[in-house]
Amino acid sequence: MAQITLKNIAHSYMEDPSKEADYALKEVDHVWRDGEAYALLGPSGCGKTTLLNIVSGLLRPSHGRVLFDGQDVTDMPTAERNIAQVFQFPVVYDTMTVRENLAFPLKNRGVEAATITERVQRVASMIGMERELDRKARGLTADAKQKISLGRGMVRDDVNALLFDEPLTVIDPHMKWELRTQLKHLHGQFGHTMIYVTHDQTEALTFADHVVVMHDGRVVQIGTPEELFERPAHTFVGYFIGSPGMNLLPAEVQGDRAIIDGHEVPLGAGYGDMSGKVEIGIRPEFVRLSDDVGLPVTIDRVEDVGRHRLVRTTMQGRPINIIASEGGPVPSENARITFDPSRINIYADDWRVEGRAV
Ligand SMILES: Nc1ncnc2c1ncn2[C@@H]1O[C@H](COP(=O)(O)OP(=O)(O)OP(=O)(O)O)[C@@H](O)[C@H]1O
Repeated sequence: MAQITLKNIAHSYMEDPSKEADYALKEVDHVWRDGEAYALLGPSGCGKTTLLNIVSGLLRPSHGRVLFDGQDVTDMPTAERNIAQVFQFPVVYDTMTVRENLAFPLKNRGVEAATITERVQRVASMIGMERELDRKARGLTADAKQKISLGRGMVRDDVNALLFDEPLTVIDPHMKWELRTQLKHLHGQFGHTMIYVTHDQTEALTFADHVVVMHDGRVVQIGTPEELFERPAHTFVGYFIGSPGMNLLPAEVQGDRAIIDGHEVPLGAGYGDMSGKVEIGIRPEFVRLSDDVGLPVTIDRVEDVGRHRLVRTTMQGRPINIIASEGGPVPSENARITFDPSRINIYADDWRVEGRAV
């Protein structure tokens, strides 16, 4: 396994890029630690595949260098980078059996027969295809073929990194959960450096130790699922992670107080002078309903979502979502809301501002 260093990497698909907007991937400078599992998360078109292809060598970046364990591989072709890749759609040899498909990467490298048998068996059990090992791949469903692709990607234990590009797209929902759990388990067992591209936050948050959130060609935050939830570095992260995402309200911040539509809101930290667009961010989980204190809101809808209720409100036309416990009261009129001060984040021009303890 390898540590992967991205040194001032940026990429434009244009021949002669002149401004930042011309770059599909804006500059990223980061070290991905050996043996950790990363997810690249973001909406369609944000640059995930571009970044993954730079790591795999399918794409040469316009700027910067890629290092594997300190060795510069920027100009090295994919085949020489010693990586395993699993793509969105299955890549299997139809005329081979499932067993032969799984054994292929090992045979290719001259691994001895007993090890091949043992590894193939283990991977087959992981993807739930032990009983189909001697079937030809031809005629299997797309779902089964993709499981073979995943298995083939994971059969070697000597790769520098394992790269997955939306590998569960064609897998049925139940199996998706199963495979994701297995992948995480496998990571715990073998400690591969894994990079997993997805636009699905559940997939990213359940699979990865560190989630790399991308927005508009830029890496906006790299953090643990907990950090992304507690302290989103950018309003996009707040909005994109969570269900529903973080509430954002324009505010004026004065020290350890925020003023929202003339109402004072206590903050859990103190802030200096701020310029630009200032907003407070508060997750629906940390908003409380009240009938006597706090900001006045109009309740538009109450939805039952399993163990909680999602209360959709508006304040001066701006939506504020609240996750309320099942049994808690929801005022029928004159509803007000308060925020847990320690859970409030402050943003200036979309970037989080660190407060000082008060
Ligand atoms: N070969 C290419 N030539 C020109 N532009 C491209 C090329 N590949 C990607 N792009 C553009 O670069 C941007 C980033 O694309 P990329 O495929 O990396 O995003 P993504 O986050 O992986 O999206 P998706 O999930 O849809 O694959 C997009 O605006 C896309 O249109």
